[in-house]
Amino acid sequence: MSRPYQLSVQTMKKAELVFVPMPGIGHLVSTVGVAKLLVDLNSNLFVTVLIIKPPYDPNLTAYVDSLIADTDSISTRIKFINLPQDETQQGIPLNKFITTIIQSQGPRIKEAVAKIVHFSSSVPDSPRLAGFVLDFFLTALVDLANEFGVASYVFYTSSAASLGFQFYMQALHDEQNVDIVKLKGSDAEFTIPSYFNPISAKFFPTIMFKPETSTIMHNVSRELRKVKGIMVNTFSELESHAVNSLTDGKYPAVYPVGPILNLKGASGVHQNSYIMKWLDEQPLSSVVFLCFGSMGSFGGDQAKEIARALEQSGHRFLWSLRRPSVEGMMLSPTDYENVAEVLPEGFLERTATIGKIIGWAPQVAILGHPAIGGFVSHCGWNSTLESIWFGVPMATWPLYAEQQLNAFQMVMELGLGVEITWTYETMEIVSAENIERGIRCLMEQDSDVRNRAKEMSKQSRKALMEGRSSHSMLCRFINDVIDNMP
Ligand SMILES: O=c1ccn([C@@H]2O[C@H](COP(=O)(O)OP(=O)(O)O[C@H]3O[C@H](CO)[C@@H](O)[C@H](O)[C@H]3O)[C@@H](O)[C@H]2O)c(=O)[nH]1
Repeated sequence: MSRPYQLSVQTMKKAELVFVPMPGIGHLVSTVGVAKLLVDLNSNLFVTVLIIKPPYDPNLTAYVDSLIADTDSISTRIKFINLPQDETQQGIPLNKFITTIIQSQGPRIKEAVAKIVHFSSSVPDSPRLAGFVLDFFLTALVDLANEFGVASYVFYTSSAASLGFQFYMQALHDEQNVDIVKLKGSDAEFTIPSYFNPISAKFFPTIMFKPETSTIMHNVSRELRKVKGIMVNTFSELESHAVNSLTDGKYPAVYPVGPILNLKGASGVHQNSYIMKWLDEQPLSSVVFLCFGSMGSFGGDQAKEIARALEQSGHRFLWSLRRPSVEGMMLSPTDYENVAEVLPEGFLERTATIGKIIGWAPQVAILGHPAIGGFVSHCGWNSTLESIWFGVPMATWPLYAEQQLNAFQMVMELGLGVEITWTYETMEIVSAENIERGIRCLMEQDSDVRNRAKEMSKQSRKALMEGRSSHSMLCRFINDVIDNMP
């Protein structure tokens, strides 16, 4: 293990970082988490988090409010500023999401930061602006940081391997003139330094195959190269290969600082005691938990196949099933009002003693319950880290974004999961037989995957302890921020 970094004497300067996370639960949870860790580590560090609430998303709004309420009680050195919302829009089309946010919120972010700078120059002993910590989707704001004469950093909410993938794709496009969009449907394999194994184009996120979103990703990656440093929500013990591939001098400094999780979960959103009570009554490692992130949902045809698979497998289950919102819009799914309508006839009655269907899940509490034996997941990076933390093996069912890459990594590279399907965006229904096969494999007791998951859980719990890998990286990040201050 490398020598732990200590905080330098220079950290005596009072410094303020402005965080700008994306409006999405999957991004906010860990971004607010890393902000908390940073201020905990250094009493001269201050953080302001600029919160962009999406135009219309009550679930997210409730979640953000509970996150803020929890954090407020922890430190007075973290401030949240809710940026004004665009009330007129009822959701934003996916392909316009980032540009719309930059256009509408850019001037508001500038105004908020100008106030911080003004305060700092007029109030003695107040912290000085030290830099921006941006979401990787918002790297277009690097220019704004330059206007304020401070450095930009990124907090990368996904894996180091997928960060490497992003850089690789952009270089392939810009330096070797490869039109990534044309790779759609191809089996061509690529040796991407952040992965051990060559990856076939069929594992590439489908956003890479659509002209508008592919262009957005290349723009984002170009800007990402310009920042001073990238904190990544991972830990060296999990992704040593990927982390090493990013430290060859071609990229900004990379700091693996995770796993950053909100172990309290989104307690403010929904009542959940009846779920925990039910789990208390189930045998050890006997329940398969199915949950597909903040945006995952299934229509009736797919829900029926999942239900059949669960029934045929005979395993106990806890299934977070949610209804799709308007297709192509960045809106959260909602709970089914009458879930029986989309399930096979009699399913609820037949499985009443062995299973439960819920809406939004208290996921962290569930994964931490000893009755849970396996997790069928969309492989969002937070869910992946949560599952690793609790040593629960995963069955992978990626839906969108970089989730296919995460699934590839969990199954093919790290042996921490088994596959159900590699992709869902083709909108082909995954059959009950395939789902059942995956669930049976997942729930095997004493399998290699289960044993590896338990081992990685131990490593993940050590990474942020004092002097260990991620703790050291956080200290190093703070030192570098102070050194880079104007
Ligand atoms: O019913 C639910 C559903 C989700 N969660 C929590 O919400 C978070 C979801 O995060 P994640 O698993 O990463 O999924 P997404 O919400 O889909 O996250 C987005 O952001 C991630 C981080 O960048 C990406 O890896 C994903 O692909 C992207 O969809 C996790 O903390 C879950 O515990 C719940 O508590 N209950």
